[in-house]
Amino acid sequence: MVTASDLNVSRETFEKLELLERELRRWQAIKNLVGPATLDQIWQRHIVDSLQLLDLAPEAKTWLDLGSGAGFPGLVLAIAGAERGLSVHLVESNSRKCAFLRHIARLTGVSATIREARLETVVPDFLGQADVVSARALAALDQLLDWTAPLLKSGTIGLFPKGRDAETELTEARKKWTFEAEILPSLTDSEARILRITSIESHS
Ligand SMILES: C[S@@+](CC[C@H](N)C(=O)[O-])C[C@H]1O[C@@H](n2cnc3c(N)ncnc32)[C@H](O)[C@@H]1O
Repeated sequence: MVTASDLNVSRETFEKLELLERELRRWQAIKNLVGPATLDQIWQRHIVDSLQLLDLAPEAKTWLDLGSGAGFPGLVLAIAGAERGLSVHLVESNSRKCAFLRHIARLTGVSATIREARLETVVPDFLGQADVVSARALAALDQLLDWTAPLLKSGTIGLFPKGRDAETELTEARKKWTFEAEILPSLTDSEARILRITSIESHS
């Protein structure tokens, strides 16, 4: 069983993450919010996997999470980052998932802004505003860069969790973009990687 000290979070934060887990199980039965195969490992596959991003941008104050789904990583970061004043903006086009995000934000009282919209319409609002942009399981890296390049060019850090295809996605994205990428290990999956992208320029 996972404990607050395993995760290095306060008791209060841990209780909010437990609430997220409980409500996700309850909603999943009727709303099918996450892949059913991941339900056995909600902590490992979703909560801890999301939480690890927080330490990769410890100075961030404003965080934009795209395609947040049932709140991974954005809602977990809003819960865990609340004590240090982190403000998280979650963008999700699916109304069922947005209803769940609003429900958890209300129950936990965390500072999360939920935008029910297509990310293409929201990203421009964050030019010069977001310290970090994240997206998990949303699209391949070259597509993520197409969407977020204006932010990354203006100093936002991109944090993109990736599976075992991270290197292939990097190679593909480098055909169009020049950028700096740190390839970081994932704490929850030895084959997964987290890409930390900065300093992007288009070739053309
Ligand atoms: C595979 S899910 C991943 C959800 C979550 N990030 C996770 O890792 O569990 C992708 C999510 O992105 C949302 N999405 C896809 N395209 C989008 C777009 N253009 N704008 C906003 N949300 C989008 C989908 O509705 C879906 O919830």
